[in-house]
Amino acid sequence: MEFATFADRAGTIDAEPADLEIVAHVRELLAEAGDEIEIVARFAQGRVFPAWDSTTLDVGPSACYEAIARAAGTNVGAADVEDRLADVGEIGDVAASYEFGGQQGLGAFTGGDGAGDDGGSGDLTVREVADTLAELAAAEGPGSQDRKVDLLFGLFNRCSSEEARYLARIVLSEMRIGVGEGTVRDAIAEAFDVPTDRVERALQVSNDYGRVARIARDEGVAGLDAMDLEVGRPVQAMLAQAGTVTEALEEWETAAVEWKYDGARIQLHHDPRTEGETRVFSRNMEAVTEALPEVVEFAAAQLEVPAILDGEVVAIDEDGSPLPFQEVLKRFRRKHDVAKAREDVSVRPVFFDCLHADGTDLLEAPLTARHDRLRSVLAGSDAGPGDDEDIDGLSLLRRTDDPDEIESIDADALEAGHEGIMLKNPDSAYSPGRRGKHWRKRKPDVETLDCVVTGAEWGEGRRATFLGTFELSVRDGDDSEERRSSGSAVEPQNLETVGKVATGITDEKLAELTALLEPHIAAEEGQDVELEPAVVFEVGYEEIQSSPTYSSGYALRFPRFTGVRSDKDPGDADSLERLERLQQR
Ligand SMILES: Nc1ncnc2c1ncn2[C@@H]1O[C@H](COP(=O)(O)OP(=O)(O)OP(=O)(O)O)[C@@H](O)[C@H]1O
Repeated sequence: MEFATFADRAGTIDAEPADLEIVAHVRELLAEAGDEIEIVARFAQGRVFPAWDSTTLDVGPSACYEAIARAAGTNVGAADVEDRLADVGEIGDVAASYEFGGQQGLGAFTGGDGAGDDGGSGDLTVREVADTLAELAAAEGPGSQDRKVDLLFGLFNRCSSEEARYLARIVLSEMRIGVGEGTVRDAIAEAFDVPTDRVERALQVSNDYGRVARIARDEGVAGLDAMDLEVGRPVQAMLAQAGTVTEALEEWETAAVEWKYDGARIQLHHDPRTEGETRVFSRNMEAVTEALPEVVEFAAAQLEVPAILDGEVVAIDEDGSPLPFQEVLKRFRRKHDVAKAREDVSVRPVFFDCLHADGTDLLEAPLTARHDRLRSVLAGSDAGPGDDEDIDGLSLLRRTDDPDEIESIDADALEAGHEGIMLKNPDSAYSPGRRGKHWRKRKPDVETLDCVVTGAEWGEGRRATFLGTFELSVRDGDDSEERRSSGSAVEPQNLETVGKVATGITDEKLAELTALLEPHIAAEEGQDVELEPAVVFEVGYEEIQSSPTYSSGYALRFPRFTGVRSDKDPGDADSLERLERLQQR
């Protein structure tokens, strides 16, 4: 296909406001693209390379201005192009405002005669543009920037105004003609009469709109269905929504709960049969292999079968405890001095999903089956029976419908220095690129409340000597300035209960809290303990509900202990009024 034809169709699409019409135009464009269908499908989205390929052109705007200026004639400089851009606001319009052609120079193609109707050569093809851009991307080392400008100049020099408009936009990743991924997907389905969901699946496994378009055309549904994941080609990461334990349990009954590791997302591709076949990608499918040698070493040591694993890389200190997220960033995209950076901060991978193992794609398998496969892949052939905790690099996934257990997993995660928990639908498939409802990251507490501890219960068994299940109250009534300024205590009759917090507290912490509260025991009956108001707990919660159970008329849903406010007296605890305000929000 001639690049002029592509530019003409892109112009039509650019001018079209209606989404359905855009799909129809892209459909026609694909139908007439012939041998160049792969390139055309990418160019329409403003892409030069497939989505899985993190190659970049590595040309800055100034190189592009320079190339445009040179092709525009001897009187034009890069600064003029930039000035015009400041006036016009968009590089396509700027490029289209010049007349190109006929400039002689190092990179000028011999093929063009410079005699097109509006300055273009009229014979530039889509393939030539793609090949030249690939050559440009590959240029590296000394002089490569000049080489890139030469190559670009050569292309612009053969462009008509309209071709230049879209060439400039493609080069600077500013295509913006309204052709998104969904548009191309629908256009492929319509153009070649294949079901949209099969196109979608093929796109998910291949991340290559061009190839999917070609296969849909040449091989139909059977060809699309035969497309599989390839070890070495990244898949878009499945993403999470924010959510609560309440929602998760209501929807799924049982939730798969994991720690939300505080690091950076990685996707590991490893094929032990081929040396050097370990690749690591970021959440956005960028290649980060060189920056993370620990992950490559991990793969070499642990993986005996070809696999694609999804996980998180965490920065750790000398004891293996996680360091804050900022530390991972020091390592993540590093290109130089990796060995030195590794001495300062080391990293360790934790995997929570398995997309492919030993020739089998697992995207459609339920989460728990994928996690089982992940366990066996990481455990390797010499693994005996044992706890998941003993398997290096495996996330701990627990299925439960018990909110208390979820709270204690959350508490453990926070205690271990991680971010909290992820709640996942145990039966859900892996949906690449989707921020769906099947993965939920637990919302951080929007607010916390400072509550007076007014009661407790003695524990049982191992915890018989500990106070637990703490009754929480807020202040009501006397809130006068006088009381506050006179420093007089809050009377129990001025406190109203809002709930009990029992879980999420380690034994060590319980011992501490018992020592703190025991001197304030006012009365005991069986296991129940009444406490005089003295100690203030800070608690997080998911929701405040109206409830007849507690004297305040409200109940905290999923309260969790976040700390003792030793800096606060009961008189400084939160009031019923604030609770009401928060509930109304
Ligand atoms: N066990 C886990 N399962 C899934 N994702 C996890 C897990 N532990 C940590 N994560 C991280 O949490 C992220 C899930 O949240 P989300 O999909 O919203 O990504 P995000 O936009 O990068 O958000 P965030 O900034 O919260 O990490 C994942 O991308 C991953 O990096």
